[in-house]
Amino acid sequence: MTTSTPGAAVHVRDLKKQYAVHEKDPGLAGSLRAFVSRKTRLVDAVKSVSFDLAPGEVVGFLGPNGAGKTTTLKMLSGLLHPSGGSVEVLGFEPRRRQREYLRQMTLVMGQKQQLIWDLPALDSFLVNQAIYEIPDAQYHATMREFTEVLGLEGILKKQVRKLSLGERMKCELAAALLHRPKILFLDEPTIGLDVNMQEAVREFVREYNRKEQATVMLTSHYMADVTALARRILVIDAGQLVFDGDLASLAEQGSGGKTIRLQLRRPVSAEQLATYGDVSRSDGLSAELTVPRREVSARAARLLNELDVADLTVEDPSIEAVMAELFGHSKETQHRETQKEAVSHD
Ligand SMILES: Nc1ncnc2c1ncn2[C@@H]1O[C@H](COP(=O)(O)OP(=O)(O)OP(=O)(O)O)[C@@H](O)[C@H]1O
Repeated sequence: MTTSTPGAAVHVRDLKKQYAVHEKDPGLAGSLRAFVSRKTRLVDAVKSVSFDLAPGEVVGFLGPNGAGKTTTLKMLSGLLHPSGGSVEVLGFEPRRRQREYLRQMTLVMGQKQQLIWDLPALDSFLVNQAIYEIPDAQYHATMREFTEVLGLEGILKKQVRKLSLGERMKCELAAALLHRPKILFLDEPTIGLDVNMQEAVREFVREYNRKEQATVMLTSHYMADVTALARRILVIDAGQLVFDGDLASLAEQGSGGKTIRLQLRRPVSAEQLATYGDVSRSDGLSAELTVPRREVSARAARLLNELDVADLTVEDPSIEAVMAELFGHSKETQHRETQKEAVSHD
């Protein structure tokens, strides 16, 4: 057990995870070669990650594909054993999977399901009630609340296989939170959902966090999830934390400068606008320009003086734009240039 920061809900120090990957060349010859001499490559999925989360905090966990997000969440929830470092969640060591820990934690993976496919969702809820030993009164009160907030009326008795993706995801969330955990690890909880359904899931998580003061760590490729729910962002790239701070400071990480949005009274050509900044959109009467941070005031003043401007606003770049800029190299990241190669003959 580690010495945790007093009061931290999650305490992670130098966390590491290596996967051993067996490799084989294609075809029969490759299979035969692998049979006599097996190649094993070690992948450093998480390298040396450290952070603390305060109780009740909602944190967005971002990074490009293959950066190590799911691996980290699996170690925090105790599904995977770390290769090094230490983790403490609510005072427990997750890898020990103690009953008291499991009763206070949940891991929701948007890409995996825990509901029983051929039965109505209600049956899976009853199974969870038994597993978590939820008293009847608490179970019914929680069900009433979740049914109302998530709009589950009418879908609980349908076979899970017949639910739409959005309906199923709402039931998955309800099943995962039925025991009212104090800590939520949400891995892409809105993946594949339409905009309304994403909003419903967000609202549910926001409300749950507010009511239960639960700590939430959330990964999502939809930045709207993150900006709506989290103030603090952790960014991981190639297994290492590269940013830990608030949304506004993440927006400043990009070198892309600020966005000036313009409404014009008289049309101006894109060529002319290009003398004020990089034009990302222009349709004559409205336009968007990116300008270097330090020159925002000067360029805005020029625009107002020289053009017939009806409205002008200055905004930070979107988190999507910052992430795209920071991780434009994500393809190389996926090749994981830093991974060690070990060849063992067994
Ligand atoms: N079971 C495994 N065996 C071997 N390598 C793995 C395994 N699971 C993940 N990896 C590798 O570990 C690295 C981190 O994967 P992880 O799934 O944690 O990334 P991620 O940030 O969640 O990515 P994504 O956003 O694509 O879901 C990747 O290089 C991945 O290929």
